[in-house]
Amino acid sequence: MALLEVKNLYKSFGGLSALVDFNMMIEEGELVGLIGPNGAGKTTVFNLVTGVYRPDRGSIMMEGRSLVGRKPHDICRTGIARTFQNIRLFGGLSVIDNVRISFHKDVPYSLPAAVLRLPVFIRGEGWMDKKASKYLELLGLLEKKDELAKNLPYGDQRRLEIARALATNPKLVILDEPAAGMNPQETQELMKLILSLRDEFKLTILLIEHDMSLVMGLCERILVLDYGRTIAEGRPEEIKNNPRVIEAYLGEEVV
Ligand SMILES: Nc1ncnc2c1ncn2[C@@H]1O[C@H](COP(=O)(O)OP(=O)(O)OP(=O)(O)O)[C@@H](O)[C@H]1O
Repeated sequence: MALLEVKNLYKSFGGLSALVDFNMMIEEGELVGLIGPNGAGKTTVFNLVTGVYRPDRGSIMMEGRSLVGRKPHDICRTGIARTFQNIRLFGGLSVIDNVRISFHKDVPYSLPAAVLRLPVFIRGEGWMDKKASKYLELLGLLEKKDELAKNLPYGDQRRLEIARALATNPKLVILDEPAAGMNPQETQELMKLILSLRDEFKLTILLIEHDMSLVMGLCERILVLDYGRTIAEGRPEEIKNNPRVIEAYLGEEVV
């Protein structure tokens, strides 16, 4: 059984068909890229899978269970975590608190225990700090754990978003333009990081990215959308040389 299986998905906004008969199958452990020109429907796919939008038609199955009609927090519990194109951190909170918030579904104490500061609360807080620190260390952010998220440089904020996503203990991580705003060296480091995180946490990864060096260098399989329709699917070499893809990106560099 595929980890994620999307079939015959349709979504329109008013008269505009953002997605038409979209199909996608992702096996456990795969690293899949979703690309396409601006407005092609990529983020709409992410928003449908994560429950932000409801499809007009079609099915979305995670490990054989339907996600359609379920709320985003409920979908997160099935093991799907995401980052956003426009970074969504709690800017006024510290870096470590941004990660700790992701543990909300596993908080090991009750509200009365917190109010009364019972030992179970103290132990739980220590457990969450330790666990959050582990994710921050992996993402190279541990020494900045007490800084306010809003004061971090852009690249660090992007990595903090990934730390938050990982902290929900996902099976499938959906990354929306993880390299946006990064310089080429940061992008190279991000690629290595994504690969090592996949191995360490046995993750399946689906990503949208406009940086073709990252997509082509990292993804094993790529789906290409244009005007809400899939125009190509295949390995990076196949996609690079596909005439329909080249046409869709006319004037832009695909390689
Ligand atoms: N909430 C919405 N209301 C109205 N139209 C929307 C909404 N969300 C997306 N659209 C439209 O649907 C189409 C697909 O948008 P989407 O954001 O999925 O594209 P995208 O491929 O992610 O583009 P980009 O690379 O620019 O982020 C666009 O024409 C967009 O304007």
